[in-house]
Amino acid sequence: MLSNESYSERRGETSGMTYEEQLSTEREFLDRVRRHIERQIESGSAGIKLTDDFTELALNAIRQKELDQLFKSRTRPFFAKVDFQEREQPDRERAYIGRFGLFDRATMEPIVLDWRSPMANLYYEHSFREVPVDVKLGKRLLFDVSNKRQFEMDKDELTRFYDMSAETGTNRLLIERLEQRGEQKLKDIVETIQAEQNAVLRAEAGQALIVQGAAGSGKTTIALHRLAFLAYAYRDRGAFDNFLIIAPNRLFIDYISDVLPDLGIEGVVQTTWEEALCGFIPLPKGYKFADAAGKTALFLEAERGADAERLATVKLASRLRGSMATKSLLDRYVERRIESTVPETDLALSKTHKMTAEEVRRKFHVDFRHYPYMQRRKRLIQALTQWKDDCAREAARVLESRVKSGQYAATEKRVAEVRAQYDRKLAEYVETVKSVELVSFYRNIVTKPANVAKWMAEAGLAGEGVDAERVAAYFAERKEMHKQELEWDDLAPLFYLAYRFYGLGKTRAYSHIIVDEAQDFSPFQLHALSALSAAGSMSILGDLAQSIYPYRGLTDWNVLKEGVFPGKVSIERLKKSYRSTVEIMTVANAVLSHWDNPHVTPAEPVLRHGETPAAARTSNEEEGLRTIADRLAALRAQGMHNVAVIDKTTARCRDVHRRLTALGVEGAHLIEGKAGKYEGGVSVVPVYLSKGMEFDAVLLVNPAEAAYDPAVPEDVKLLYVACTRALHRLEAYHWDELTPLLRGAM
Ligand SMILES: Nc1ncnc2c1ncn2[C@@H]1O[C@H](COP(=O)(O)OP(=O)(O)OP(=O)(O)O)[C@@H](O)[C@H]1O
Repeated sequence: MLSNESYSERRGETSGMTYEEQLSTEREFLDRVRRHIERQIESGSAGIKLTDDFTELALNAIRQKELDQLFKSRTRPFFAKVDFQEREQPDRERAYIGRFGLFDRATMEPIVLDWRSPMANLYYEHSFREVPVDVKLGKRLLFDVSNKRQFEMDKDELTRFYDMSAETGTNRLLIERLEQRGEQKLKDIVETIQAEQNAVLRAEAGQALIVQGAAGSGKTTIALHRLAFLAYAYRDRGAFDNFLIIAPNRLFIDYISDVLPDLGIEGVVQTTWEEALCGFIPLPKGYKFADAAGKTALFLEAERGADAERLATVKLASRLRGSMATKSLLDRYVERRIESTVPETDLALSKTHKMTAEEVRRKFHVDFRHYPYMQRRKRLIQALTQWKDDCAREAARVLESRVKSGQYAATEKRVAEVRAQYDRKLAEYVETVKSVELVSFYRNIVTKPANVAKWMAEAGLAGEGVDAERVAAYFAERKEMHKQELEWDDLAPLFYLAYRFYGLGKTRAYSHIIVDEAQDFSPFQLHALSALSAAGSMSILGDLAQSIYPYRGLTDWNVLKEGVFPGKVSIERLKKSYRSTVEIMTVANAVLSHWDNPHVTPAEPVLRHGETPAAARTSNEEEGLRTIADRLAALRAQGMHNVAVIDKTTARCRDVHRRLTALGVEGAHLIEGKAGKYEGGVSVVPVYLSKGMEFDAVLLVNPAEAAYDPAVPEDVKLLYVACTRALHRLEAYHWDELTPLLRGAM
């Protein structure tokens, strides 16, 4: 064990020492911490017992978790150190910060602080003076920080450290990390979390936290770190342990899959919106939800001007279902159905055995009101059956007493007759206690033009040039065509109905839900999802500038402020962008400036420079693709391992992929809607599927005006998405005239 004395020694002053002397002192400390870890591992392993005992098994699990953390800490037990002083206190102190906390068990003194602990804020906060720390609930202290030290390691060896003070203020390690970045998948950033990100990830749970973050501002990364933080901060609060991440697709889930295990978080459900909600909806046989990709392709891949009237209807029908007016509409029908469930007639089994409509109503509306509708109905029928059985028994007793007094002869037959009568009467009655079949209930609502007209008015969509009849006919049409296919946009209304009628069944509400790329969801979709969270505890992260679907999504977060989530709502912003070089972000911001939205501000790139993005014109497509093939080889030779060749549509990408392969480009991956694995290397990808991901270099294929029209907001945003995927290089190869969005910008 690390002795008290040896730990205290570390607290001696190092000022006045040379850099080399300080480095060697730090190395000594590292060795000591490692020895401490080895001893902990030894005693921890010995503590794991072979047993059948339930308590021991639970303890084993805890010990195993501790051991896992110790193993993970072994090579790099800490990554930073802060020197600080509490205000008004004489002593200067220092603390090492690592991925997991380490204690001297004898003295209970911390050796290394967990990065999620309150005191680690001293390292993450921007300021060096009067840094407030909520050391424990309700107790806030102020600290001055004199130095923050970051350690660099090469394998097992501590090679360097960088110091930051109020005077120097630089963040060299961050820039270095961003320059090196080029791994296949997303990585954790605990060592270089920035102050604005720190504030977001440490925000309290139990609220809907909305984060508007520029492209590359770390939204996805921070969301995953936030889960690690919440798991730590609320570890003493029972049952705060099940988390859900909603990601746009399987490819994305694969892309982020390394981060949570690295942060020591396990068992998080990571899924898509469809998968999270579908299971709750009892669909009639043969029904299914159509793949959302179909509609996306319809809008993003259709020829310009193709059946404009139809597209306008499809778009309006989607936006309508995403509006909060859907909730009011469905609520009205649900309430009406609940209200009319119990028949107005009395339940009469015989002349003597009768339950009045009022009594049945009381059972349904008062006694069982805490249950979801379908369970309530079931409880009611069970209670009525019980009552019927009691009545039948009583009738039998009366009959038997009459036999004894000589009034009847054949009792058994008579009793059986009465029983059958009571059964029949109850069955007839139960037939009239309404039930619901969700899909037809829903269809019935949305296919009535009068309903749709009211719904559109409430959603503020009445003046958009599409009339209610046409929208109602669009909803009805799928049934007439017997396709039995429901759209992605029907999912939220159907889930909401299922939730209101059936509840969540055995599913426990999630302690916290993360929604990434949330700009693509509508208010009602987010509202429906909040039913899965305990007390509306959610983190909703997105970028309005990347809202690329014309038929869905958000253009202003403020619409989520009221009436959408059950509890408190707060909106935070991440303005700095860490992914791309200054030069790339300058081009991306120039593209975005063509979209007029007061809620979107240009991203501020972190000061990292690189090559100026360039566009090159070739005389034809053949030559253009040959140039791209040559560039891919050259980029690979320069160490750019993950490169995206981005075109607008899947169809174009298929063609480009085939032709690049024919030109000798080996192992290029074609990414299509159903892709579930991100493999790195060269990816030929339609722009809308590249969202959320990043590549060392991005090569744009023929970004001409026909594909990216400055007058179409979605085109502007798509091109913005494409540009902001690049870490180090952005290049365009075109044979048609370059889109005005890029002209002059590159
Ligand atoms: N504090 C940080 N330290 C080091 N790297 C960082 C930091 N913040 C972000 N990054 C890096 O910046 C890149 C972008 O992060 P991320 O993908 O999480 O951003 P995003 O906001 O979700 O982006 P987008 O909306 O464009 O998809 C990642 O490579 C991430 O590792």
